[in-house]
Amino acid sequence: MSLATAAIIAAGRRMDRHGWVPATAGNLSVRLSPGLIAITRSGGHKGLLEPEDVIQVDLDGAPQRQGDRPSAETGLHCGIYRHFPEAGAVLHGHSVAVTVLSRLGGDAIRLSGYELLKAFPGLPTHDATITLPVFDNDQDIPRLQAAVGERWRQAEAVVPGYLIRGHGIYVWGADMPAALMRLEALEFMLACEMEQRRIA
Ligand SMILES: CSC[C@@H](O)[C@@H](O)C(=O)COP(=O)(O)O
Ligand SMILES: [Zn+2]
Repeated sequence: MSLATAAIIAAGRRMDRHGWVPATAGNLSVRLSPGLIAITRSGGHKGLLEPEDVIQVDLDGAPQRQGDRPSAETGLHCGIYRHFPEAGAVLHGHSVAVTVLSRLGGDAIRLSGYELLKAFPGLPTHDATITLPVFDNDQDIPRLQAAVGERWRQAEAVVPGYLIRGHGIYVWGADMPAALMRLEALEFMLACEMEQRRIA
């Protein structure tokens, strides 16, 4: 088994332990070379991945082996890898906090004052704010990716993550450990935001 496949299987298990990939939700990928990624096959439980559940596609989402069916959301992974040459791993999950908070409305969620903000590039202090974009869900993945790309073009500073309303979160990093760290930091802060609204 390749290192990339092993990293994807281990990350899927870790996301499952947190309850972030219910049913067949979620998809995971790693960049193998500038134009090639390893990504999870569509369907199946991401906490129970086997080596054959990780396949290869190019940055147009085309499988390298005939008959392979990559994630239905491969286009969103490719969009991240195309726009950010430094991105080496992408994670997508469907946690309760992401799903609930993204359904409250608005096109962004702001996170301020958390120590865990330091998990993000260029933030050496809790005394900061990050703005996580929220996009309306869309089963048309090219159209959804176009909306994401448009927001990236308009943004002054792009946070390595975004939410899709009532659906889930996308996070990326230079490699799988970095992507996992950011996902865990974001999920923690979003869970705090939800808890705070509950008791307010
Ligand atoms: C349980 S349905 C979830 C899917 O529609 C999708 O959002 C998802 O995250 C997983 O799709 P997949 O094609 O397995 O990568
Ligand atoms: Zn999804």
